[in-house]
Amino acid sequence: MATEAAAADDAATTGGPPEYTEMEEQLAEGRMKADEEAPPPSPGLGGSAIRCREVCRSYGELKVLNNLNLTVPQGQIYGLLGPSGCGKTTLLKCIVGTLKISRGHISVLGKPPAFPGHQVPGRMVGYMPQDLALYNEFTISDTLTFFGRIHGLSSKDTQARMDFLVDFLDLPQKSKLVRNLSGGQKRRVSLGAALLQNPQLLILDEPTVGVDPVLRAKIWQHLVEIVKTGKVSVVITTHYIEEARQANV
Ligand SMILES: Nc1ncnc2c1ncn2[C@@H]1O[C@H](COP(=O)(O)OP(=O)(O)OP(=O)(O)O)[C@@H](O)[C@H]1O
Repeated sequence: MATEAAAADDAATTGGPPEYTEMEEQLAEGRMKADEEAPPPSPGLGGSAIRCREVCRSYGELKVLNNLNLTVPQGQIYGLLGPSGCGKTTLLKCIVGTLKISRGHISVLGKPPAFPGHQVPGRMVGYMPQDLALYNEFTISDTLTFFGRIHGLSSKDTQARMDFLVDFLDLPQKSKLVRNLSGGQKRRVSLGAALLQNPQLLILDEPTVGVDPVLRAKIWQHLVEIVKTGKVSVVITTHYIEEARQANV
């Protein structure tokens, strides 16, 4: 089954606190298709973080993205909402550049994803996939060190971020192997890896699954704080949308 999505962007920011921009998705005739564009990016916020135009993506005969148009203004949190199977993860993979689109155009932080020399995927984007990509043989410390090296962070910076994230995400001892972590702990390590290099764009596919309500509230608060700078944009899928709204996400 696939679904059709309708974008109902309501972000008309004027440079104040970040607003929640919502993509409401509606079931329709077997494909995902976004309708209206977001309003033009606010002056002073540096334009769009993501622009998708007439984007199509199929798996064989199954059309998942059908002429999707989407604009994520810089410095905001953009929520992708929709029923299971409507194409949210497919869209996020296309934005990050790990999945090719069949037709259309995507621009992420000014260039198409996977453009030579563009750090998308790479340092500019922190991606927390729904299916976690962690090495069971690594400890938490190895994992964050690994991602730090990939993104060219110094050992000192990696260590400082690691200490902050272990505390912030309430992770167990850094020396613990990933294979011995609970599902929720693994998801928090994956979120830590996405946040590690302070990327300009965060793409989070269900970041709070398996996270208790207190920590979820902390994560919402953290996302609100980092977008307040105007330099970081977040795209998120979540089933906790009401809770996120209450946290001013
Ligand atoms: N690699 C694949 N090959 C074939 N079909 C796929 C593949 N990946 C996803 N699909 C199909 O594409 C559709 C969209 O899947 P996708 O994972 O993007 O949905 P989603 O909205 O993220 O769902 P959920 O909320 O359950 O995570 C589904 O019908 C799914 O079965």
